[in-house]
Amino acid sequence: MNKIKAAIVGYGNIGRFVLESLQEADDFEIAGIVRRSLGAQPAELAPYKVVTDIAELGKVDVAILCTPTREVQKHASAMLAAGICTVDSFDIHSLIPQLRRDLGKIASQHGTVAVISAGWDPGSDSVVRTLMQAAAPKGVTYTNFGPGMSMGHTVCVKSKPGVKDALSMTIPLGTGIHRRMVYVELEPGAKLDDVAKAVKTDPYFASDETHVIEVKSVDEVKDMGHGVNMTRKGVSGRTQNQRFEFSMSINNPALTAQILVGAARAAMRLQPGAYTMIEIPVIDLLPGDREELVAHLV
Ligand SMILES: NC(=O)C1=CN([C@@H]2O[C@H](COP(=O)(O)OP(=O)(O)OC[C@H]3O[C@@H](n4cnc5c(N)ncnc54)[C@H](OP(=O)(O)O)[C@@H]3O)[C@@H](O)[C@H]2O)C=CC1
Ligand SMILES: N[C@@H](CCCC(=O)C(=O)O)C(=O)O
Repeated sequence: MNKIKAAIVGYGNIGRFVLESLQEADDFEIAGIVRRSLGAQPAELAPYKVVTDIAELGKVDVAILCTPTREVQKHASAMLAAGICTVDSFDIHSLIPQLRRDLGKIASQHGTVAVISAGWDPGSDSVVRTLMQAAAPKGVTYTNFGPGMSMGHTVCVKSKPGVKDALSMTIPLGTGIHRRMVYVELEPGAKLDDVAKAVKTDPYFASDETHVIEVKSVDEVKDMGHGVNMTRKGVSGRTQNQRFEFSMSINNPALTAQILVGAARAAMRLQPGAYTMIEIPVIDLLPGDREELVAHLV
């Protein structure tokens, strides 16, 4: 069986865990890692090609994008047009439909596949929300995150001028409402007020209660654990008070990476176009023989 040749694009938190997930997946081969700049590399990358342009890696079936969400469209557009399928964990929920349309056009033109927004939320949680809605079409679903570290919000804060390092904690207040506790380590001369204003007006934070607090060392307060509790109370047919609940407590980048690798596998089986996770048959996330999976899991 030919292995799937995967490239990792961006080697931060998610990139590191994608490397481990790929190393554990027998049906994948690591084509290499694409980084913004080359220099001293971490020891675990020694066996692999590290490049600044994916074209230097030769044939790549799928690029797993582990860059900040706001960099995803640029990389995905170029790679899809160059004949490489892409998988990303784009997590600005309100912009997902537009990203799907934009990448879908490019992917269809070039015979490639983009699986977008494929972490855990958006991602696997989206699949659970869909199942819950199928089970009780009328009703209300609440998604309550944390407490835990949001990578997307943290990356957003790190991109603000004057921020040396950051941690954005998501605190659940119930009924899908969250407080953001943002811890920042500032560059010399930076003013907390300016940073707080830039954070609070960013669309990632603008709708939530947000507190920005200066700390001496972000490393001393950082913990990449996270989790979710999702509930739906609704109506199946004409029968009311159907209640569903899904909870998990996780290492955020490890789970995101694992789902991205499953989505990369699924990308190999899809017709050209752009897909979110709720549009993919869940069996395609798994390696192995379809008949055996059906016998085991159904
Ligand atoms: N859907 C979901 O469930 C989830 C989605 N995410 C998404 O994953 C994204 C990445 O998170 P995380 O790995 O923690 O981020 P990191 O900041 O740790 O890593 C991002 C990496 O991307 C590369 N990069 C490319 N362009 C830039 C840029 N302009 N600024 C900074 N880095 C850049 C860098 O790698 P290099 O130096 O190698 O070039 C960097 O290390 C988040 O933005 C978040 O939205 C995360 C968790 C869950
Ligand atoms: N996209 C999130 C994962 C879901 C949790 C979340 O959205 C939050 O904590 O606000 C992340 O980047 O960590």
